[in-house]
Amino acid sequence: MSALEITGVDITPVAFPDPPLLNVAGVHQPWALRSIIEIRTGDGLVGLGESYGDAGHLDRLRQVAGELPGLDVFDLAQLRRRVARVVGGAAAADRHGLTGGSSERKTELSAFSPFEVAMLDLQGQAIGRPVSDLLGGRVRDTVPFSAYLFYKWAAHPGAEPDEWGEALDPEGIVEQARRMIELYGFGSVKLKGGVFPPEREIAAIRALRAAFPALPLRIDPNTAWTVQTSVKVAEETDGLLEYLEDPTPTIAGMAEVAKRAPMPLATNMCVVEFAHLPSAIEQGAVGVVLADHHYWGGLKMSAQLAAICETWGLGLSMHSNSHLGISLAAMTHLGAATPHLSYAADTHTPWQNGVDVVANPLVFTGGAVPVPTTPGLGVSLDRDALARLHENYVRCGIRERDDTGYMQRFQPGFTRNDARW
Ligand SMILES: O=C([O-])C(=O)C[C@H](O)[C@@H](O)C(=O)[O-]
Ligand SMILES: [Mg+2]
Repeated sequence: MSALEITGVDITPVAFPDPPLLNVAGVHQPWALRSIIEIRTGDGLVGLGESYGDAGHLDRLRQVAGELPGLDVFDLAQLRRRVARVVGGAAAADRHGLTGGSSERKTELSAFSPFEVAMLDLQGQAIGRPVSDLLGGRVRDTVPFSAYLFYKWAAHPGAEPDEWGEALDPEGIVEQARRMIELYGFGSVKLKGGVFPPEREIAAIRALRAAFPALPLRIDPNTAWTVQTSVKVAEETDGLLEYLEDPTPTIAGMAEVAKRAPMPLATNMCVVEFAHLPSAIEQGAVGVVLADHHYWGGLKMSAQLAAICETWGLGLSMHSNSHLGISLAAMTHLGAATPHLSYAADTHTPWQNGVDVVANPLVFTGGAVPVPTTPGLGVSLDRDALARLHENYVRCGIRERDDTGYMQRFQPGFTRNDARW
């Protein structure tokens, strides 16, 4: 057996506390789910990956895991073939729908991604180089991230208030921004919208601009607005936003808005796989694509996306769902090795409130994460934390992210706000 041959794979579902963050689909459940992937080699190395924790996705990851023993950690081509063989042909939609539609290819690439990351981690450890070197080398020493603000309740119903407090109006949003910037030093700000009528969300943007005159701002209503409303909001926020993210559904809808919007439109909903790029580019639908290695097929394919965006004059930012420190490390290496990262990346890290599965989480300074220079991803598992978070998963009873179903428990009859205004 070669030292770089895979000898075993563990997939551990975990859950960590998630505050009641509001979005177009409803409200975050009290626990966010993730899966932690460990790949072992013959010479005792362990490579790490992190992905979604929804039941169907976990099943697919487990099926892939069973196919990996014997594979060389440098053989990503064979990994692709094995993933396709095992999960190919399934188009699995997320219940929350916040990253656009589903397809067989997106499902396959989502199952490929965490194994690719773990194998890159192993490759880096084997040759003594950081993952950023495997992606072409570091072009920056720190990767900038953006504050990610949410309208939120003070507490999950029936639970104690969390340390972030309520944010349901412009004052609450500005207060949240202040706290997040104080703690992390972020140099740009994204507001998750799609929760209230647009006038109320525009008021929050104006309040943020007044409180932070120099910081770039973005708003992302996750397609809550019609084309007409999107154009109106774009005109009213002229000069206030660095980009407007997914105001309305579909490439065609975004193209209509883009014709009249004074700022670039960004997306992680209408362009979520390579096949969407030609028509989006042809129609001028988007000016910025948010990469997300979790569904674009890992770090190398995300780097390819970046190159395409650069070629076609599109900006590049990075999308984030609730995540832990392995994903933050993966995003940081990708950001470090991507010359064309033109905007600060999204991250949910502040909403983790310090909970993690890694023993040495990457730390934000001045709104950016210094790129690890140690071999591989540069993070290792805290086994006690992994056991605790797995215990959370076992006890919490949540097996799928369902923001709408959870909201309906408190607001019977609630339906998603897609193109509502
Ligand atoms: O940029 C986005 O669309 C997102 O970050 C989607 C996320 O799932 C976010 O809306 C959330 O966690 O509620
Ligand atoms: Mg978005």
